[in-house]
Amino acid sequence: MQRQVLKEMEQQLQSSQKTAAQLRAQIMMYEAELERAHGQMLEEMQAMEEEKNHAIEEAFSRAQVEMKAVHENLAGVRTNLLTLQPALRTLTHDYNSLKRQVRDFPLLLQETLRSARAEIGQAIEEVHSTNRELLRKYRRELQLRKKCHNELVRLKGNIRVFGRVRPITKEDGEGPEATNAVTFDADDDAVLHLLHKGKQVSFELDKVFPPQASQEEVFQEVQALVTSCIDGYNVCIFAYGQTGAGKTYTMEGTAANPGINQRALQLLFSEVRSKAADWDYAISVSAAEIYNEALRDLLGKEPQEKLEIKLCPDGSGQLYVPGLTEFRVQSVEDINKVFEFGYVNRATECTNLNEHSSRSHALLIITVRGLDRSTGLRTTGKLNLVDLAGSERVGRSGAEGSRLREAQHINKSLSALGDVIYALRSRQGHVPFRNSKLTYLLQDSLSGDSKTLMMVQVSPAEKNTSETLCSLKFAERVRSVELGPVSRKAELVSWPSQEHLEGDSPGTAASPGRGHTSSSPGQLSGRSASIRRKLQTSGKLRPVPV
Ligand SMILES: Nc1ncnc2c1ncn2[C@@H]1O[C@H](COP(=O)(O)OP(=O)(O)OP(=O)(O)O)[C@@H](O)[C@H]1O
Repeated sequence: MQRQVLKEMEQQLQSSQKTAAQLRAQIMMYEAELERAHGQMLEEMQAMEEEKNHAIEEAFSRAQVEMKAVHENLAGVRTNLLTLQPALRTLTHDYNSLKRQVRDFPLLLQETLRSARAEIGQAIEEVHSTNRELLRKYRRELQLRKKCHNELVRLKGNIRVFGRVRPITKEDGEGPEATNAVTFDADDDAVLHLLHKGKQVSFELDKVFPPQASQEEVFQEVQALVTSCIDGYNVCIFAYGQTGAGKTYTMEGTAANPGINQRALQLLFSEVRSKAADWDYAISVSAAEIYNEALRDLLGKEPQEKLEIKLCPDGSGQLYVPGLTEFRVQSVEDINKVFEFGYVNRATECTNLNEHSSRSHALLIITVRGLDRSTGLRTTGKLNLVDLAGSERVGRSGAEGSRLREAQHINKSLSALGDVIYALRSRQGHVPFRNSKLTYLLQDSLSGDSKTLMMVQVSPAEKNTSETLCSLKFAERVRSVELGPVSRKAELVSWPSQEHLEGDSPGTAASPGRGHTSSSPGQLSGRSASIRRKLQTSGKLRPVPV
């Protein structure tokens, strides 16, 4: 048993020794491993040490470079600082002074505003006073212009008489009756000669238009009258003469060759446009007809209605026609519409328009109202364009019934027109405006500083010389009424009716007191040139200068 135990113990010792040997071998292996690892570690440490040193060197040299740059920057900054300091001082100073200014600004502003206000006030006052002065001068100029105009009108006479001879037409026929009986003076455009019953009668008017005178030439002579209604003057232009003598041609004309009516409106439009910077203007037209002393509105809805002429209820003494249509016109198209409407109204009211229009007075009334925007001045001027009824002596030709009545009315109204013009030119206290509808209607436009133009139309045909003579006598009488002092008016004969025009004896016409001279055809040139001189030196007659 002991041996057993010993054996076992021997065995255990042997295994322990074996294990110990194994362990020793293992320890030796570990130690070798450890030594190798240690060596490796040392190597790595060495490498790391070298790396570290290298990095430190690199960092150092980099730091040195950077440091150098920083030093340089610093030096720059220092220099800047040195230069910025005075700038800073200036800025601080400026800032302080700005601060002071900002603090003082409201006060300064108030002060500046006060003085600016005072200066502006003074400037406005100066402008106002200059304006007042200009306005005063402008008004004085206007008054002066009006005074000059009135003086001119007084000197020239405000009634002028033109004559127009139409060409011979197909309607005049052929043969001796259609030969030309009117001749002109080459040196004087105010004189014409009529060969009547073998004797030559010469007439002097303000101007005479021969047959070849164009519508434009005629209008050129009347356009100053037309434009004066823009300045607030009243103007009447009458076409007088026997039927077929060219009244309608002169006033209305044709579509291709318009007459005074159309041209006047066109001129007014263009004049008004040229003044549009300072003035507002309104142009309106009315059209009326007087037939057998009845006044009718040609632009109204009821053209057959008879209109009355009445005194304005405002006590101004002005006349007006209640119900007379007035159209505002702004363009040539408007005018054409108005004319067309008037024509249709006239045509629908009668069976024979030509005959009817020969026996009625046609009036185109153009009113121009102006407002001067700067002065507030208002003006109203009226332009009355009248195509009178035919002046032929129907009464003598044995007419009866309605023709006789028409003729009597025409005679009466043309006589009344003659009387009114006569009374106005001879400055009579009483002017018989009320003797006819025509003169009553035109009262405002014939009196005062108004202007009148009588366009006496004549036919040159031999067969019409009696009528032509009458018309020219009427023209010359209208024109040559004395404009002398009141005491001389007693010398002037009265003008009772149209019948006074009907004496066609050349002997009467040749009376120096009537302003005519008669001569045989052979004496034509010598006498005509001296007519104007004779009239001027005559004690009774004073021709109206053109
Ligand atoms: N200056 C002129 N140039 C060319 N033709 C004209 C001229 N004057 C008139 N006539 C022509 O003569 C004719 C008669 O003219 P107009 O109708 O104008 O006469 P009137 O006097 O108005 O007649 P009424 O009293 O009948 O109205 C028309 O054919 C017209 O064209």
